[in-house]
Amino acid sequence: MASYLRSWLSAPVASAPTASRPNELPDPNIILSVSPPEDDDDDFTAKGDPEDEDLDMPAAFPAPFSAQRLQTTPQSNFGVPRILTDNARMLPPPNPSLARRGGAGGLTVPSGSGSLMPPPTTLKAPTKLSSSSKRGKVALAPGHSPLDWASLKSSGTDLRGGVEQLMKIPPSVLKQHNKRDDAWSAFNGKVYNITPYLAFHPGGEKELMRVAGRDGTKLFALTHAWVNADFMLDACLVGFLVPEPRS
Ligand code: HEM
Repeated sequence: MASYLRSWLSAPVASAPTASRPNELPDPNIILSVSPPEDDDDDFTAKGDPEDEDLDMPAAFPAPFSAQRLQTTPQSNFGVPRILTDNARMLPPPNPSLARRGGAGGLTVPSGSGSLMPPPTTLKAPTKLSSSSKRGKVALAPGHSPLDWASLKSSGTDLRGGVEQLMKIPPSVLKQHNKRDDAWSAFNGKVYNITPYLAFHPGGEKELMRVAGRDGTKLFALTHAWVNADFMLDACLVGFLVPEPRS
């Protein structure tokens, strides 16, 4: 491209009619050169042998003797990356396995974007390992996992607290079953004996006891609507919640 432009610029061109001699035909023997004069001091023009220079070469940035280049000596760069001169060779990249977080001598994790380093969040070690989640899951006692509850349900053990026939249970009757060893609760119109499930509840006994002796439908839905209480407590069903009979 550069050589093509050069040859085009320096090629003989027929002179055009000038303003002083508008009607005169151009003399085919006159060469009109549009190339800049050789002794031109303009910095845009490459000096020396035109064949050795590339006119398309971009200007050096920063300039060869600029303040930036002079300030960035290898000894005192204060963490600012050294700007390489045209002749300086770029050092090979550091070994990634030697990278250390923020430590002296190691690679520091850049705060800005544009780096190939993983973001600091993925490098940060967890500070605290809590035994229970933020949502309130508790550590269940051994032998009280969901799987243990499933096998207890299918074992044929009485989980209804002696109730042999399903009953119609008004709120006043439900209210009486509010002790830990005799706890009933209603969910979606069904009344369950929740006492055997207390120790298996992932949210803890205390949470479950909040609904003992009353309708827990709302609290249940607010806490974990995705849990299938009907399936989990089918073996604990004791009856159906009915309105209080009129006296
Ligand atoms: C008897 C009915 C209930 C059953 C069958 C039941 C069952 C469950 C199950 C299976 C989980 C684990 C959920 C999960 O891993 O995603 C759980 C967690 C939990 N439950 Fe219940 N639950 C009942 C009632 C309640 C009630 C009434 C409350 C609130 C007072 C409650 C509060 C919690 C809490 C705070 C958690 C821990 C957070 C969570 O993992 O969602 N549960 N429950």
